Amino acid sequence: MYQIQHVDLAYKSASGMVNALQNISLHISLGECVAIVGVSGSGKSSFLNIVAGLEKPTKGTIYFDGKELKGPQQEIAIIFQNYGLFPWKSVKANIALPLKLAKRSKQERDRDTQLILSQLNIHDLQNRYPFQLSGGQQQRVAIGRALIQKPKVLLMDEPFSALDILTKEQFMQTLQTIRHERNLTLLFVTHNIDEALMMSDRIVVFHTNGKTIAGIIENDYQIEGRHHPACMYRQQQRIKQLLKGEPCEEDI
Ligand SMILES: Nc1ncnc2c1ncn2[C@@H]1O[C@H](COP(=O)(O)OP(=O)(O)OP(=O)(O)O)[C@@H](O)[C@H]1O
Repeated sequence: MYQIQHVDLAYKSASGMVNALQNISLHISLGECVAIVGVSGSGKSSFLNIVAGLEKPTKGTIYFDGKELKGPQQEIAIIFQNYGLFPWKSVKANIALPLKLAKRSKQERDRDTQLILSQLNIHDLQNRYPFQLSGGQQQRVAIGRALIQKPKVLLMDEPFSALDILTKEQFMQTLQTIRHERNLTLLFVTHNIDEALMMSDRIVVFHTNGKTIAGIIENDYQIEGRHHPACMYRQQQRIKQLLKGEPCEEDI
């Protein structure tokens, strides 16, 4: 699905060029769930922006479904931390917006919107406005608006950070169900090692001093029969080692 080859990203700033990513290479398969973990400023959001097609690599190439990624496209949906809902539109209208922009018939828009509302369990919120929703509810609406375009990939920036533990677990479960039903590829950024372990198949750890990948970990904790605190602890330690810049040879 994604082939990211030797990618650099540098931003122009008043004080000169800022290197945000350096020599990033990664392959991501269809239906995979990948977490990007790193400390603040390590390049996680920059990475999300380049795989969304919102930023162009300064060096290297990204292939999406075998073609060079040259900009945003409908099959790649991204949800930012502030959700980006339109305050003057109801929940229903926010979710239906991509179909309206694509000039789909009202019948088709209504049918698909109702399906998404049910799938995300927000049917009873459809006539409310964003300011009448909790953070978690706004996030579901943003996901609904992304999913209605039937993307192949859903990119999310810190999707669980504003949620309480119970809402978070419920939401992770919903995302996993949707992912399996649609064979959706999920890629999300987080500071939180436990969130990465609970949700993803692989964890890409960015170096603490930024720009490069310190290591990629196959998430044993997700494998059936390994949902054990000892396995979680071992994985947490491996990620912390990588974050601190101490390589674990078996993972690189
Ligand atoms: N538009 C920009 N112009 C200049 N420098 C930028 C820009 N965006 C990000 N940077 C710099 O690029 C580096 C990586 O930033 P990025 O936002 O990708 O990190 P991050 O890991 O997502 O951080 P956080 O977890 O705090 O959101 C940082 O040094 C940051 O200051």
